[in-house]
Amino acid sequence: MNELYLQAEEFINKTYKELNKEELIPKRLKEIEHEIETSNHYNHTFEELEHGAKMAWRNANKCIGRLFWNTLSIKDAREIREDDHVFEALESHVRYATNKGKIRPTMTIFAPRRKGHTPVRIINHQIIRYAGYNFNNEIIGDPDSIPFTKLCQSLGWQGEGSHFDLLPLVIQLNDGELVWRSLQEKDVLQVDISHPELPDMNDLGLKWYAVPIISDMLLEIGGIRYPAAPFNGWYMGTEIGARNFADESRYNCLLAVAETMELDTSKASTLWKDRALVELNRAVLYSFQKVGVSIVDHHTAAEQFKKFEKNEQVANRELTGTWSWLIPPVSPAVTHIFHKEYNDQFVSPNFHYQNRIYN
Ligand code: HEM
Ligand SMILES: N/C(=N/c1cccc(CO[C@@H]2CCNC2)c1)c1cccs1
Repeated sequence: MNELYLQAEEFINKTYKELNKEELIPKRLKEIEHEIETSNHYNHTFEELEHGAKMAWRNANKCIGRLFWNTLSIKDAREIREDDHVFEALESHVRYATNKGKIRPTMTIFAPRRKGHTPVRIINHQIIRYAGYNFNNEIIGDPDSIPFTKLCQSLGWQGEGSHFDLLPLVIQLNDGELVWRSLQEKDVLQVDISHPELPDMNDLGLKWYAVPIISDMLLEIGGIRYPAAPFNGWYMGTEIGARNFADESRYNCLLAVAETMELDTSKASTLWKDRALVELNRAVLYSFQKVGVSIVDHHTAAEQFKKFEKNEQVANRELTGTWSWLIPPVSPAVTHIFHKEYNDQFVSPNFHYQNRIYN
C-alpha cells in the first residue's frame, strides 16, 4: 500500500471527525487515492490545510503556548511562484500578525515539496531578527546571527554595524539562487526596555522586536511537506529576558544589569545573577505591557498550559510534551510543569527541523 496514502487516510479520518464531517470521509479518500495514483501527490483543501496547521501547533511538544491552538490564522500562499510576491506575502504577514501590538498568531503557508523540488524556502531562522558581527573578536549584535549575517553580506546586504540591525529576508525559489530584500522599518514594531523602578536600566540601551516569526521549520500534514510555513505567536518574557539578553553566547547583559543595580558581584553566593535576572525579566514584561504589545509571563503561561492539558483530556486526546523545553528558564520549579512527566511522543501533523543551507 502507498505510504503517502496511509498518511493521508490517517489525517483525513482524524480531521473530518474533529470537524464533524465524517460523512464526507469516503468520498474524500476516493478522490485522494485517485490523485495519489496519478501524481504521487494530493492537494489539501483550504479547510484541511487550516485544521492541519492547527493540529501541528497542538502537537508541538516543545510549546508551552498550545492552549490557543484553535485560534491560529492561516494565510494560503500555495499559488505564489515569484520572489516579489513571496516578499509581499511575508511583509503582509508581519503587518497582520503585529496588529499594532495586539499580536495575532498567524501562519503563512507556501507551496509544498513535489517530485523532489522545493518551490519556496525561507533561509531566515526568524523573519525579524538582529544581525551579529565579529569584528576581529569584538562581537556586535546577536552572536546567534553571525553565520546568517555573513551569508547576507555575501549576497550584497550591508548592515550599519549596530547591536540591533534588522536582517533582510532571504528566500530561495525552486532550489535556485538566493534572493534578498530588506524589511520596511515602519512594519517592524520594536520595544525599548526600561524598568518600573530602576531608571538606570534604560541606559543599557536594550530593545527587542515585538513579534517572533519562526520561518525555517517544515510543516508536515498528512504526508505532505510544506518547507516554507512561517508562523508567529507572542513572546513569553523569559525568552527575551532570560535567554536572548542573558545568555553569555547572546547579548550577555547580566553583569551590566547587576552593576546598574549596584549589586555585589564579587562572589556567586550573593546571588547577584539571580537578582539581575529577575529585574531584567520584570523590565521586559513591564516594557512590552507599557506599549500594549502582547507578551506572557512564565507563570501565566504555565497556568494556560495546565488548562490546555485539561482540555486535551476532555477531548480524549493523549497529551504529548517535551519536559526539558516546557519548563521555563526562570523559576521552573514554581510551575506545575516541573513536577510532572510528559510523554514525548511524535504525533503528526507537526513541525520538523530542516537542513540549514549556510553555516
Ligand atoms: C501564542 C503564543 C505562543 C507562545 C507564548 C509560545 C511559547 C513558546 C516557547 C517559550 C517555546 C520554546 C522556545 C525556546 O525555548 O526557544 C515554544 C516552542 C515552540 N512553539 Fe510555541 N508559542 C506560541 C505560539 C506558537 C505557535 C502559533 C506555533 C505554531 C503554529 C508554535 C509552535 C512552536 C514550536 C514548533 C516550538 C518548538 C520550536 C523548536 O523546536 O525549536 N508556538 N513556544
Ligand atoms: N514565542 C515563540 N517562541 C519560539 C517558538 C519556537 C522557536 C523559538 C526559537 O527557537 C530557537 C531554536 C531553539 N531555541 C531558540 C522561539 C514563538 C515563535 C513563533 C511562534 S511562538
